[in-house]
Amino acid sequence: MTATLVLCRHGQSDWNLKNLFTGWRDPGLTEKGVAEAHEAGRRLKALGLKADIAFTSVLSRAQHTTKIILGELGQDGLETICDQALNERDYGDLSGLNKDEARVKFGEEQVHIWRRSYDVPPPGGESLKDTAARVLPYYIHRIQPQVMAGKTVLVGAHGNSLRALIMALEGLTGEEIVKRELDTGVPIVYRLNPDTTIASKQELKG
Ligand SMILES: O=C(O)[C@H](O)COP(=O)(O)O
Repeated sequence: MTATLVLCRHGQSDWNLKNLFTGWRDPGLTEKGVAEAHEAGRRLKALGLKADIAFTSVLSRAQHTTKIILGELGQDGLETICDQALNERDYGDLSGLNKDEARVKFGEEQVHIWRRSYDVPPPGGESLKDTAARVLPYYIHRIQPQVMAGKTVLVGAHGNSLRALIMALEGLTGEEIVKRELDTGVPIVYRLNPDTTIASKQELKG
């Protein structure tokens, strides 16, 4: 059995479309987001991939995406563990604000720092470093043991919770990971060596 870890950011959400800071708020997927999730599932199916277990956050956009992917794999009802540890970075007081309006109100540079610095949290929210501090222990204790047991593990989560995970997996610095943008509904398939290092990485983009 090959240790396989599939990471997928949820499909486009209603608030992605409206350009609102989302964080722990819970909008659903748009039609496009639903279509992206189906496409993600079809691409994984085309690889001949079957999941043994899935993990997702407690937010509906990630759960819905994961469910759609499993449906495309012919695996409706597969054991799926939902945990708050995989939630999007909490955007605090910015949650619900329009990203362009926030730039006008707080300045382009400040908003960029809140969105793409590693350790500066937005007011009342989490930095990427704070997000990593909850995502990584969950990965190490709950997800990685499943992968290293030779299973194929699907993780349906969020732009920033997945960034935190990718940073650790790929051994990136805080500076490197904040430059990495994750598209909605694009699965990344990692095959891992027995020592947990990456044997191969494949991004299933159109
Ligand atoms: O929570 C959000 O608003 C998005 O999912 C991610 O936002 P970002 O692109 O500002 O990191």
